[in-house]
Parts: sequence; C-alpha cells; structure tokens
Amino acid sequence: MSDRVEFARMNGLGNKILVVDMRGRTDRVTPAAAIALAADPATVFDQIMAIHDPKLDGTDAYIDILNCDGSKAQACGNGTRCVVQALASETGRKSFTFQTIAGILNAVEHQDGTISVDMGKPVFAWDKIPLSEEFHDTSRIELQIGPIDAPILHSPSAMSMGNPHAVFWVDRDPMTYDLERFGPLLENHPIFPEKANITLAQVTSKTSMVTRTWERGAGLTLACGSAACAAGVSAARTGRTERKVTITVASSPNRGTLTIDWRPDDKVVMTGPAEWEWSGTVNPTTGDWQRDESGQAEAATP
Ligand SMILES: N[C@H](CCC[C@H](N)C(=O)O)C(=O)O
Repeated sequence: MSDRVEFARMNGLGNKILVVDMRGRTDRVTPAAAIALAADPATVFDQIMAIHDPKLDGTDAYIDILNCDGSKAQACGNGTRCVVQALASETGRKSFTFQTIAGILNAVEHQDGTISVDMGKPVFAWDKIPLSEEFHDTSRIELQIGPIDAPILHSPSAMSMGNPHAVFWVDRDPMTYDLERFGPLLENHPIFPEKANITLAQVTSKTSMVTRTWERGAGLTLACGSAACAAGVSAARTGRTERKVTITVASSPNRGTLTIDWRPDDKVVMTGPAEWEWSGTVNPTTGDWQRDESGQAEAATP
C-alpha cells in the first residue's frame, strides 16, 4: 500500500474541505493527520471527506468525515457536495449513493453544476439529538446566554440532521452577533452531551433566511450545510417559513445561498455549489502532503 494518496482542496460556499481518496485501501485518515493538515496554513480545513470503497451493495462509496480537531462528524452537507463534484468529474456520472456513519445519502449533480444532496430525515426526539435533559418539545428548549433578564440568545430549536444542531432565532443580521464568544460556550454546554453545531438564523420572509454557524469541532467556519438544513427544517417546524427556503449563508464569500427543501416524504434536500481549488498527495497517517505542481513544471520546461 502506497504511503501517499491523492487529495483535493475544495470548498462548499467557503466551507474548507479536503477530499481524500482512500479507495483501494484498508487504513483511515488518522486524527493526527487531520490535526497536522489543519495546523498548516496551506491546507487548513474545516472537514476532511475520506472516500473509501463501498461497504454495502448499492452504494458507491463509504465516506468518513473528520473535523479539523480530529473528531468524527456524522454529516457534512457542504463536503458531500464536494465529493459529488470530484467523483462526477472523474467518472462522468451524475448521481451517487454514499454511506456514512449516519446512514445512506443520495446525491445528484445538475446540468448547471449545482449539486443536490438528500441529507435524510431530521430527528427531533430529545434523547436522539441528543440532549441531556428530557424536553417534550425540542422546537424550543430552555437555554440562554447573556444577562438573565435580557438574554442575547435564547430558546433555540434543537434537532439532529445526523449530527446535533441548535438554531437560535435572531432579529438582526447574524454577522452582528459575537458568535466567536458565544459559540464555544454553547457548543460545549452540558445540555449537549455530544456537543452541538450552533446556528444563528434570521428569518427574512416565508421562503428566505440568513444564517451563520459555529461548528462543533471546527469553530467559526464560512458555511455549514447541515446547519442550513437544520435552520430550514426548524423554521418550517415552528411555522416561521414554508418547507422550501433559500438560505443566505452570511459568513460565506459573497453571501452565497443554499436551497433547503424539507420534502413531504420527510427527507431534507440541500442544493448548492461546490468548487475545486487544487490537488495534491498526502500521507493519511502523518498528514505530510505535497501539492501537484504539474502545470507549473510543464511551463518551466523549455
Ligand atoms: N460543515 C459541515 C458540518 C460539519 C459538522 C461538524 N462540525 C459536526 O457535526 O461535528 C456541513 O456542511 O454540514
């Protein structure tokens, strides 16, 4: 087994993703490799999507998702779109079925280059999100931050999209809140035994909203797809919006958008772009990496 594999640096609305090709191998991208890659400014990332050989009939690949702190994530919407784009450009195929620790995901690349991922069904039961205390109604849980009589953020909607999310409803642009300060406190709050991704959501119409997310295990990222799904579903669930919404991800470059459709069959379909930046090779055990310089090398040859 070679000590190096191919990887691509990509992004989904600015969410920094490394897609690592682990097909044909039995080893895994190690947490140590993830931490080393995240510490290097050239390869700094939010999630690694490691593509492995399929384990189940009817699936195209098994995907392992790592956060930049080396922890595992059950879902990554933006990263899944990047995997689809990478495999579509390699194979010419347009639709794929993946397995992750959270289940099976179907995805399709459209004619215009955008990609839709069926992110599965939302989960609302308090012990499945999970929360550490019983809440009969998780669409509004007791949790607040700031002065007790004038909280800055309070009563979020909690749910799982495979991974745990809390959505706080705000009435100003989410960029005007000090999420860098509140994010770590809320991510690690004892009410979330497996921590949580923390999103601020401003509903702007029955079909639109603006979000910004503090990600579990990754911090202040430019975008988070599963959080956009959680925000869209939670808004519809609480009667704030219809079931199909356009989400402006406030922190992403040029405030990019994702469409979230909570379909009648309960599946949540996220649609948005993915972008390839550059490729290289990496040692999945140590994180030692090298960028492909073939273009430049050819240009330099007389
Ligand atoms: N960026 C990802 C989410 C990563 C999830 C991760 N932060 C966790 O749940 O631990 C997305 O686009 O859905």
